[in-house]
Amino acid sequence: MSSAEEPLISRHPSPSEDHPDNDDDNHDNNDNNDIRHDATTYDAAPPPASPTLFIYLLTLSAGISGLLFGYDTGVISSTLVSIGTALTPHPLTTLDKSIITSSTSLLALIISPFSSVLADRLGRKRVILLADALFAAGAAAQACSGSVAAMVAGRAVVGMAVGAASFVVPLYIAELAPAAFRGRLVTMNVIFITLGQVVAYVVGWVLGEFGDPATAWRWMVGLGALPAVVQAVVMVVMPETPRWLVMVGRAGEARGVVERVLEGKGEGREVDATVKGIEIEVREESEERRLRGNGTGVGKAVWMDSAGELFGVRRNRRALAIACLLQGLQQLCGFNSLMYFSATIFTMLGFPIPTLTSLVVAVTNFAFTLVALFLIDRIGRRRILLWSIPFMVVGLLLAAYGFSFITLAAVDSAGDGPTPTPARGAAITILVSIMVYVAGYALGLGNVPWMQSELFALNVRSLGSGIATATNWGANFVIGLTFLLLMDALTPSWTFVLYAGICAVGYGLIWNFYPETAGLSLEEAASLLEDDRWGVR
Ligand SMILES: O[C@H]1[C@H](O)[C@@H](O)[C@H](O)[C@@H](O)[C@H]1O
Repeated sequence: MSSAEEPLISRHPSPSEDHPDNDDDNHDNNDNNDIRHDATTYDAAPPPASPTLFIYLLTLSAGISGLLFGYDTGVISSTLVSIGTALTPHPLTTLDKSIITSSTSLLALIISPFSSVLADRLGRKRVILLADALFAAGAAAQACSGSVAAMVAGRAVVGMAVGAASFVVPLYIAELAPAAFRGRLVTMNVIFITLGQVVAYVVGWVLGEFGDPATAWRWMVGLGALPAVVQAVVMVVMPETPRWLVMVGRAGEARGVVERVLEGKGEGREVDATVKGIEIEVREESEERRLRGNGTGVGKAVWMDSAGELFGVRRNRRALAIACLLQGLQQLCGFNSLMYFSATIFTMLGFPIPTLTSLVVAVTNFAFTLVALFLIDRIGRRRILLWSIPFMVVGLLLAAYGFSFITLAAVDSAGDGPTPTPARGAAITILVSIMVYVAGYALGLGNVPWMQSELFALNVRSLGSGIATATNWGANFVIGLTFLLLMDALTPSWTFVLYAGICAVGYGLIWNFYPETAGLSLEEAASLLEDDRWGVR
C-alpha cells in the first residue's frame, strides 16, 4: 500500500494504546500487513527532518498532562503525613486516609468511558481544557478543604480530570502528531508521569520540612493547579485535530491545521491528499454506522459488533486476557501502595524525615523507567517481565522479614506519634528492599502493560485497550483502599508477603500465557495468539 497514494488516519486510539513500539512496528509492517487504519494522519507527507515549533508545543502539552497525572498521584504521600488534625479533631484514621487516596482512581475509572463520547461531541481540545479546569478546581478544592468529606470531593474532582485526560490526550496526540514523532510523544507521557511523581515528592519534602506546618499540605495539593493553568494556556494556541474538524463538517479548517502541522514541509498536494483521506475515512465510518441502523446513536451498534469480535474470537479473547492480566498485575503487585503511602510507612519506621526518605521510591521508579524504555525493545516484553518480577518478590519478602523485627507504634498523621523503633538495621533493610522492589517494578510491570495495544487486532483495539485500562484503574482503586487496612489487619509483614504471593502467581501466569512478541510483525504476533493451546510454546 502506498501511503502517498492513499493517505489514511488512525481510528480513535484508546488511552496509551499508541505506544512508540506499536508505532514503530506499525510503520515497519504497514506494507506487509496492509492494515488500512493503522496509518497515520500525516502519512501523505514526508516527515519533518527535525522537530518543528509545533512538535515542541505538542510535546510540552503531552508532557504537562503526564506531569499532572504523576503529581496528583504522588503528592498524596506527603500530604497524608502533613495534614495532622486540620480536617478532623483527631489525626486521620486509616479509613480516612484510604478513602481520600482511592477516591481519585475510582472517579478516573468511572469517567474514562464517558470521555470518548465527550471528545466526539465537544472536540478533543475542549475536553483537554475541561480536564485542566477540573485539575485546577480539584486542586483548589483540596487546598481549601476543612473536612475529610471536602478533601475526598476535591480528590474525586482530580480523579475526573485524570480519567478524562488519560483518554483524550493520547487521542489528541495521535490525531495531530506526524507519525515520525508520535511514538516518542507517547513515551514522553510515561516518563513525565514518573517525573511528576518525583516532583510531587520533592515538593512534599520541601514544604513539609521548611514550610508552615499548618498550611504546608494545602500548598502541596494546591500547587497541582499550576501545571493545569500552564497547559490550558498552551492549549489556547494549539489547534483542534483535523480529524474532529472533518467529523463535524469543518474540512476547510482541517486543511489549515494540516498545513500548520506540516509547517510548509508538505506540498499543497500532500495537504489535500491528507484531508481527503480523513474525509474518506470519516464518511466510511458514519456509513458503517448508518448501515447498522444506528445513524443517530454514538456507535452503540459498532460497539456491540466490536464486543462480539472481542469476546467471540479466540485470539481476541486471549489478547484481552493477557492485557487485563498485565494491567491488573501492574496494580495488584502493590507498587502504588508505596507511591501513596511511603511517607506514612517511613514515619512508622521512625525515619527522621520520612518525606525525604520516601523520595527514593519516586526517584528509583523514575530512573528505572528511563532504563526500561531503553531496554524493553532489545530484551523483549516477556523476558524483561520474567527477569524483573523475581527482584520484586525478593524485595517484598526481604521487606516482610525486616518488618517482622519492628514493633510499630500507632502513628498519628502529624508524624510525631511513632516511638522511634529500636531496630534501626531492620528499617534500613526495609528501605533497601523497597528500592530493589521498585527497581524491578519500573523495569517491567510499570511499563510493559501500557504496550497493550500491540496485542489487539485493529477492529477490537479501542475496546480491548479500554477494558484493560479500566482493569488498571479498578485494581488501583482496590490497592489504594485496602493497603493500610491490610497493614492493620494482617500486619505489615503479611501484607508484603501477600503482594509477593501475587507477584509469584503473576510470574507463573506470564510464564505460561504471555508469548514474546518483540521483533515479530503484527501478523506474526497475531498468529501466535491464534494457537489452539493457551500456552506459549
Ligand atoms: O505506569 C505507571 C507508572 O508505573 C506509575 O509510577 C504508577 O503510579 C502508575 O500506576 C503506572 O500506571
